Amino acid sequence: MENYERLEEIGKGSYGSVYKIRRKSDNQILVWKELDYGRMTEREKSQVVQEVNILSQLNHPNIVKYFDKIVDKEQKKIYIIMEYCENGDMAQLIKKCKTERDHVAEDVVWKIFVQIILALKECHNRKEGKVLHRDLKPGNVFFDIGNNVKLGDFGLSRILSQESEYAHTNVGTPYYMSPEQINEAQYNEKTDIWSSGCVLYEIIALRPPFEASNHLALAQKIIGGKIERIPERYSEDLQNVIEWMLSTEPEKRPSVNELSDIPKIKLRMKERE
Ligand SMILES: CN(C)CCCNS(=O)(=O)c1cccc(Nc2nc(OCC3CCCCC3)c3[nH]cnc3n2)c1
Repeated sequence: MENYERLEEIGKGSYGSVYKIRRKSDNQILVWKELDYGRMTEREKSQVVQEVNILSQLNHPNIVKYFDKIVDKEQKKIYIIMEYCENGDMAQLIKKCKTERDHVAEDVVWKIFVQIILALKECHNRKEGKVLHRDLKPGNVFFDIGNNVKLGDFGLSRILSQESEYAHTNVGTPYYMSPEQINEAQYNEKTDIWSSGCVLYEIIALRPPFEASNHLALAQKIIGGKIERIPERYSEDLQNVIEWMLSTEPEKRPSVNELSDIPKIKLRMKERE
C-alpha cells in the first residue's frame, strides 16, 4: 500500500470502490479496485484468486491492463491495481452525444467495433482456455488518452459468483441480458457476442436495443428479438452485422472469427497491424 498514494474515488463498482492512485516509484497514475472478501465463502475466495490470475495473463492493447494485487488481511480486502483510462467510459460518451444531440460518425463506430472484437478475440481464442467477459456494457468499455478502446473488468464479474450477495447489488436494469440468460441457459462466448451487439447498437442509436419500464416487458422484448432499424444515416452493413449479433439463438450469432471476416472489419484490422 505504501507504494501507492490514493487519489480521488472514480466510482463504485458492484464489488467495491474504484480509486485513482499514483505509483510512488514512477508517479504513474493507475486505478485500484477494492474487493471486500470479508463475507466471501472459501469457494468464492478461491474463485477470486483464479480470476485475478487469469486477469494477470490477459495482455492486449484493447484490454485494461492488470498490474498487481495487494491483499490486506486485517481489512479483509484485495486491491486490484490496473491501468487508468484517462478518457472515461462509453456510458459517458453516449450521455454526451445525447445531450449534444450529436451522433458518433460511422467510421468511428467501426473503429470502436474493431477494437472490441480484437479484445474479445484475445479472450475467446486464448489457447490456455477461453475467457468470457460476462458483463459487457458501455460502463465497461473505456478509452485511454489516445482514445483507444480498453475493455475493462474482464472476469471480475465472474468473481461475483451467482450465490454471493454482491452479484445482486448491481441493481441496474439488465438491458443487456441475452435470451439464453433469461432462460437461465449456460453463458458462453455467444453471450459476449450478444452484449457486444447491444453495446454497438447503443453507440449508434444512443439507446439500448431493448427498453421497457419493467423487467418482464424487457425480457419479452429481448426474447422477441425485434430491433428497430438504426438511424438512416448509418449503413446497411452496420444494420446487418448488428442483427446478426442479436440473433436470439446463440448458434446463429457470429463468432469473433466470423466477425473478423466481414470486409469492413477485416480492412480495419489490417490497418491496425
Ligand atoms: C460515478 N460515475 C459518474 C462515474 C464517474 C467516473 N466516470 S468514468 O467514466 O467511470 C471514468 C472517468 C474518468 C476516467 C475513468 N477511468 C477508469 N475508470 C475505471 O473504472 C471506472 C469505474 C467502473 C465501475 C463503476 C464505477 C466507475 C477503470 N477501471 C480500470 N481502469 C479504469 N479507468 C473512468
